[in-house]
Amino acid sequence: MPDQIPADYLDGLNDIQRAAVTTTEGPVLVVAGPGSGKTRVLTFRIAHLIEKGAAPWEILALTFTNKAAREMKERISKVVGKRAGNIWAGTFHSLFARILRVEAKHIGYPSNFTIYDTDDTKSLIGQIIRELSLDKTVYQTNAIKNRISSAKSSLITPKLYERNEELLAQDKQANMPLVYKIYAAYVNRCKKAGAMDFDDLLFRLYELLQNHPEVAGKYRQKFKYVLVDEFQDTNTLQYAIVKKLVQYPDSPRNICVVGDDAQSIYAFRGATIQNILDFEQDFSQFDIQTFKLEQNYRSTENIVATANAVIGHNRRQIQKKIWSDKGLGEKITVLREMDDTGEGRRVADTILEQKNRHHLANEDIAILYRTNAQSRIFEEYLRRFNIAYRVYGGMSFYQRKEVKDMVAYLRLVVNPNDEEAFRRVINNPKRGIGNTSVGKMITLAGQQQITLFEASKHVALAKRTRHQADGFIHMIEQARAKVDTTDAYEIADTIAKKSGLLDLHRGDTSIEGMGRLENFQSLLDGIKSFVEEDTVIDTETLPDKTLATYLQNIALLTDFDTKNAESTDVVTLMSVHAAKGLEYKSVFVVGLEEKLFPSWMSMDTLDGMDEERRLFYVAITRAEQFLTLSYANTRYRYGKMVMNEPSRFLAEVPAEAIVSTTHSRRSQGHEYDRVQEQRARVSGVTPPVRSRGTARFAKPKVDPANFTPSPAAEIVEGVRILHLKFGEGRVTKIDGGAANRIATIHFSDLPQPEKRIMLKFAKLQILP
Ligand SMILES: Nc1ncnc2c1ncn2[C@@H]1O[C@H](COP(=O)(O)OP(=O)(O)OP(=O)(O)O)[C@@H](O)[C@H]1O
Ligand SMILES: [Mg+2]
Repeated sequence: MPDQIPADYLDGLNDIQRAAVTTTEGPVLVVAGPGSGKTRVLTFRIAHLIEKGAAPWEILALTFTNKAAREMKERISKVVGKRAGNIWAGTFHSLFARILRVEAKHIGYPSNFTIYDTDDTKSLIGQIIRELSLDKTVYQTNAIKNRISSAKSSLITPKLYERNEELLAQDKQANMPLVYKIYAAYVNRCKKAGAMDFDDLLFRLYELLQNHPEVAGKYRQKFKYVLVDEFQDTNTLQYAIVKKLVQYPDSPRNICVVGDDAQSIYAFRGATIQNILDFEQDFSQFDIQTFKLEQNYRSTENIVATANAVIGHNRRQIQKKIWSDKGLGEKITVLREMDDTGEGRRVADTILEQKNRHHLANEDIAILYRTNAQSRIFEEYLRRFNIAYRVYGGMSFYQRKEVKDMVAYLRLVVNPNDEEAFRRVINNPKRGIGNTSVGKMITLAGQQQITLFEASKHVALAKRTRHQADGFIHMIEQARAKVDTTDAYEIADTIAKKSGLLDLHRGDTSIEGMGRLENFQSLLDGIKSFVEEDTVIDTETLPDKTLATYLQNIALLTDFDTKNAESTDVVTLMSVHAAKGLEYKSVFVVGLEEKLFPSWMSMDTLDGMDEERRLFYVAITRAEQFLTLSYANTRYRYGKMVMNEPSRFLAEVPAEAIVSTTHSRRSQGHEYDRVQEQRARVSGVTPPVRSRGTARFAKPKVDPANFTPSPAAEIVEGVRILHLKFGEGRVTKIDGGAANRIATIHFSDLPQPEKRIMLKFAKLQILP
């Protein structure tokens, strides 16, 4: 009998959890650390409410993701059966959209209103800017979009905006005095089109509840129980709506919110920890009951101790104790690698090792990074090692639009007959070669049995379009002329600039736009690594650094996607933001370097640093048994090798909780260190002073920025050289043809001292 409720379900709770679950009437606040069972309390509470006779549709449960809501319902259904399906559980946006569809007529919208995504919004704003004949270099779409968005989040209507001296002054200051006009037109047009953007879903609901007491009353009576998970990440407007929904006298005020101020990670979207403090205040006269959960059921003591130590570095927080009785468990492993490629390889290596040694399934493992663009290198190595994975909450790297666009250009350079690639890029970025012109090309190509690319050269076009097409053709052909003689990076770099793609991405300063720029750059950096890496020759065949080979490599990698699409036993890759609330037996937090994690964008303010630390705290508290932290000493950023300091967060991990910083066997970090120290003594090059905080985590002794490679032609038999990775060596032999000179170099400090290195690609500095 699936609908039967097991009598003993409350046994799965400790005393405080049980009290929080069974205190069903009146406001309840649970503030507690990670893994303490906050989400479990909400889930059991809903089951308990239904058990006590509440109807599922009387329960409104607001979660941060739809996935979280689905999982909650699944668990509840184990207790109460299929009635769980009727609970109102979901995200703020999805549930509010549902209410708005029913009540649309009250606010002059059709019930089948469309929801505009970011691109729709931007395109409409662009349109309005044109119609108002404003200078689009001054009135930038993104800036306007942000202004409109924050106005809505602060409940400022176009009418209020027009009268708001402060906002008007700000706009004047920014040389955009007419923002209020654009805002008014935008709201008008959305309404005419029967469309709401994401902000409207909150804004309009608030308006509805505010201006239509009878509607508000209806929902207050309907939702007898309101629950909010991850309350620390709600913004002011979301909280305002929640308050409206539980307003007396219509509502019985049975509201339960759970959260952890130390895990608040959405300040950049307007979330404020203040909401937790306000909640306590706002409901104080209604007999609010506060529960503190202290036992962590998720993680081992080592992990909990680490988390406590890390968050202790933040300035203010609600005091919480948190402990675990799961035993000390494994110590935390820190992986240090020479470069990002090494990091990718090492993490994949360690995953294999953990799977073998601890019998972990893929689905027990997650790799967490600060920015989505970091997924590339891990995806590559997981594929090579044949470990199934999925990028959670996003597309896998090579499926992302900005990556595909650039790859299409490169495909076209290598193969001008590639029609898919041609069609994808001919007017992307927009260069005034619209559908009509492309249509003409397709017709001509069909008539004359030639490729689209050929057709584009001969087709009759208006003068301006012809000029644009010629520029495009010239760019591709110029690059094509070099494919066999130039390395892949040089061509890609040129195309990135000449095509206008780089400028396009740079010009978009929205949060999504910055993510796209990072992906775009990561692709270029990957090509750079492809060209620069493995100049050491292990076999007789020469490494091929051409664009054609590069494209072939990634095409083979992409093929892996379809193979793994069905499996659920996959390693999860995701950003730390997306990992909120989740848990895995083994967690890898990667890219722990200054400017990356903490992000360079947050480093200049104390608030920003605190938020980065909370993010790190969220990341490490996802781990149940194994926690691995990794960083690379160098990585390509914008096509240049940069040296990275280990993240300050590493130094905040208690030394006694760490296994020891380990180097990859392959990266030969030890040898490198010794060689560099020796060299510093000999030549007077001072190794950079280790900063106090991160002293336990070694950095390379030579800043790549100070390393000046000598021209390949000067590398001859007998010279002493310095190699960034292998250290000091002596050239013992030169062979190979004039175009492919290969040096045999003896690095006395390496276990296998003899290396054969291609001079065309290698970077070597001649020593005096
Ligand atoms: N009393 C309990 N007995 C057994 N397991 C429990 C108990 N309480 C919680 N757990 C388990 O501990 C883990 C963490 O619980 P939960 O996810 O609810 O914590 P949380 O406080 O919501 O964490 P976060 O802050 O990360 O969202 C889950 O696997 C949960 O099932
Ligand atoms: Mg939770």
